[in-house]
Amino acid sequence: MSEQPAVRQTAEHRSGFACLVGRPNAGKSTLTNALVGQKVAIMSARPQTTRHTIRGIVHRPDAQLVLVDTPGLHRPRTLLGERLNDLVRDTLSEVDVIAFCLPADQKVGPGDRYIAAQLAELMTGRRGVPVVAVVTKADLVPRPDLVEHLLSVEQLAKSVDREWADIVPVSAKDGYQVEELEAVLISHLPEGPDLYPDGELTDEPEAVMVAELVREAALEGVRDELPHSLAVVVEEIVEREGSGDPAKGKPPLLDVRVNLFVERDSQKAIIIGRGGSRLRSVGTEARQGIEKLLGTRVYLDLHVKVAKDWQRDPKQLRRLGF
Ligand SMILES: Nc1nc2c(ncn2[C@@H]2O[C@H](COP(=O)(O)OP(=O)(O)OP(=O)(O)O)[C@@H](O)[C@H]2O)c(=O)[nH]1
Repeated sequence: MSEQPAVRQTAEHRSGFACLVGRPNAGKSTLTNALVGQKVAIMSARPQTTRHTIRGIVHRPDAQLVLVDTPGLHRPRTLLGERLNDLVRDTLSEVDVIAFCLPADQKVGPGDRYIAAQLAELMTGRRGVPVVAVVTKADLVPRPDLVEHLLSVEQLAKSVDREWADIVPVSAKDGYQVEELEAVLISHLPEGPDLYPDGELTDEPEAVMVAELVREAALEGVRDELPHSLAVVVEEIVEREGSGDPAKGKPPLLDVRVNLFVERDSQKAIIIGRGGSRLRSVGTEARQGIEKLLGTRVYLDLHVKVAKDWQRDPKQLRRLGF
């Protein structure tokens, strides 16, 4: 008698890109981290701190989901705002599925309608991109309110003559439905092999992540106008000669030089603080994050510079990497 053949995995392997959009503070970064399971995007209670497109990768035996976290799609007010929106739109037209994040604790508002109208264009056409409505922060509202909210989110699609591919309520905070969302997003990916090697969580250059860590530390507890006026540029990351000793398991020391650009002298004073005290604590906090990220000892050298009106000056924007 011949042996029963082993049950073969017939499910196809899927891979592709998903992009999280939503108004500032909708919970995109937190959700990215919950899906990926490691801190990659930089979290902040402040709006519009995610300047760069940061990807996290969800690895599963049957799929690879590459998450693109974007800055909030918002009405442009400055040249920088316009650039960000262009960047967002370019990214969006290339992904396989879009997750539109709408916080459960806030009514569907003009900001959401603006984004819905933008997405409506992407949802049709040659390669219409499916949009999954994700109701974030579900832990913040009682169940009946959540149901009500889901209905208004459904209505939002109708108002732009479209339908969401799915509607999924989640809480990144307590993990509610995060796996379900993962499965839904994966169901919209095409069949294909892994796009990145296993174990790789982000393909962002280290410098960008270092800059984000410094930015996050520098913005902590400071006034509201500063987030838009602060650009962080990593000048160099170099290993200090003879600093490590692999034989003794002593990791090398990295010299990390970073410039913080603000628009006005008054902002420079805020960042630096009395007698440099604030900058020192920014440095300490950022260094700890960078050491964790790079897995070695770091000497962090921060410089604060004024670049007048950099947000409105195309030349400065280019120099600062936008
Ligand atoms: N209670 C609760 N709070 C959340 C949840 N997800 C995010 N938050 C909070 O909401 C705030 C905004 O979250 P972020 O992930 O930074 O939002 P974002 O959409 O990436 O924001 P921008 O980068 O400004 O566009 C933070 O204070 C988070 O702690 C959640 O599931 N539950």
